[in-house]
Amino acid sequence: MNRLRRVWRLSPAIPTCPVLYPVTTTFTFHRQISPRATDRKMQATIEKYPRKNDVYIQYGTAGFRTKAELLDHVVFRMGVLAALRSRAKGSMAIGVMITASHNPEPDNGVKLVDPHGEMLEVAWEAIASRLANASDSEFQEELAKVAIQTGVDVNKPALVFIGRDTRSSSERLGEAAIAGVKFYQGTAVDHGQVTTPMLHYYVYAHNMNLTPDPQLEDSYFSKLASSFISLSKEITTKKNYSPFVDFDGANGVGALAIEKLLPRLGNTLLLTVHNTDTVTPSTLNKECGADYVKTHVAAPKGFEPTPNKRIVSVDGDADRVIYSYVDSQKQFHLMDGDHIASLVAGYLMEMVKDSGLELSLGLVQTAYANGNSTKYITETMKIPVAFTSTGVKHLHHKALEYDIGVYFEANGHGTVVFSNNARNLVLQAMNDEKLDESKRRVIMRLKQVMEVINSTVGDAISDMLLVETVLKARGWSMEDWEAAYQDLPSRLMKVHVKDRNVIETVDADRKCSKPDGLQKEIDRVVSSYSFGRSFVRPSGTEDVVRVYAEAETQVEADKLAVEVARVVYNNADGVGPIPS
Ligand SMILES: CC(=O)N[C@H]1[C@@H](OP(=O)(O)O)O[C@H](CO)[C@@H](O)[C@@H]1O
Ligand SMILES: [Mg+2]
Repeated sequence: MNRLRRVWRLSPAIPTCPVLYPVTTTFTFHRQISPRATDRKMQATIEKYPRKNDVYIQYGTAGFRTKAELLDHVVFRMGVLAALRSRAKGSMAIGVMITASHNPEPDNGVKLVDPHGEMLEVAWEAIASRLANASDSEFQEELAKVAIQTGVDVNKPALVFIGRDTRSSSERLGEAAIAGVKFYQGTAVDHGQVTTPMLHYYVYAHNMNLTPDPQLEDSYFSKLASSFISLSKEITTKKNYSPFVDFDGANGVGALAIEKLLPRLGNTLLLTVHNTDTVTPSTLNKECGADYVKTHVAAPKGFEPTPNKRIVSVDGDADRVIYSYVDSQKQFHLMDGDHIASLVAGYLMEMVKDSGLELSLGLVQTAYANGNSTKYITETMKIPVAFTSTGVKHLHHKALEYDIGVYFEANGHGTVVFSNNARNLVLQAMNDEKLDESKRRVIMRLKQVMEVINSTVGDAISDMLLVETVLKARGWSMEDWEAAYQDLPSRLMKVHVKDRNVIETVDADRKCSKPDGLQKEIDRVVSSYSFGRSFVRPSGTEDVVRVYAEAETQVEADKLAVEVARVVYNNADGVGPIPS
């Protein structure tokens, strides 16, 4: 018993929390012979969120995502992990966001936000998966192992910010996350219904001491609105630009956020807000929102588009944005993430040149970027493009290699990051009295642009303000913007297979390394198409294999996609109907 007492004393701040203890023989012995009341109580809490089935769940492209009813234990455990991570990061705030983004309403998900508002460090994704998949009886032991492995100081306080989207299951799951934080003796702050990028910003702003916690929401909207208004004031030549925009809120949390921003924008941007039903579950992302518009290449439902008027669609957690319009002939036009990336990068490049600052600028894309966008950006705009695997965490990481790194996925998820060097040079130049007036004005503008951008993560609302700034500065209508380059026809398909993980990719998802022979087959099919390009990869958010194809005409792109989908179906144990 003496030895036991010594073990308990190791953690005076958390005396009733045996899971933090090293798993020693003493501890095991103690548990077997005389389970303490507290130990039993903790086990009972874990069992309030029982692991529902034996299906392995993985921290994927955007955290855990599946049917909401399978997630209670996962979210509870992520609350625990977030508290542990906070301790591992010197008690800085960690975020837990409950959302399944653009997925259908019955789905939900959870992702963690790191102290500077960035995505969870990749090495911790495996830890998250380990904890999520431990059986109820093994969970405490697994957690103790993680605590030892990551060397957390159990005496430190832990702080976790919780945010959620408008899904009907999100409130319940938010409570599970709070219970998890409390289980690990942390402090949980419930931020209620917020967009994913708002939560990222809150975590960052708290940890950087930018603003007192009660003013986080106000600070987020004020920063966006005031920098946008300052930028707008400077722009005098508006030519074809019109401030009238239709906003499609996807019937999700983005609709709530835009209502808070609108009064602060005054007459600078005249938004009409549509698809704002956040209480009828079936409406979320239904025939509206950024994902619907991009994948169906169609205008959102829910309102009658006005000819040639810009439509801005956000997704279910407002971290993606897609522009579109319907012309006077009722023809639909899509301006996706690739168009946004080229618009933004071109504007920033011009400012860098005009400012005379020595700053490197690059753009990051994934294999889903339209081939003609890459061609335009590298050949016409002369901006370097780097490729990474799918998922913004990869793009974000790569973008940090530049002083100004612009990254966007074709689906509209992206932002711009600035290096410390870039921020310092801008600040220095602003204070340089010898600098000529025209350069000073450009640099002041660059500083405001940095303010309007939410660099922590893709943010639909901040990205919209950035696009509006550039369109206004250029004096462009949608047609002017569209004239930059024309997309190659493309097609995205899903193939259902027995186990999507039999497919492995290399070269930023552009080639398959497994199963053997699959890539050779794809190459053979692609070689007979003019301007043909196709690749396949397992989705990180759905149980499907995605097939992407591009070709000279839409008919050819569709045909190529179906052919490649069949190759996947045959080589990777396809299930259900043969792709057609
Ligand atoms: C083709 C496509 O759009 N894939 C999306 C989708 O990932 P998948 O791993 O393809 O399911 O969701 C991710 C999270 O939102 C996003 O980062 C990614 O771009
Ligand atoms: Mg999203």
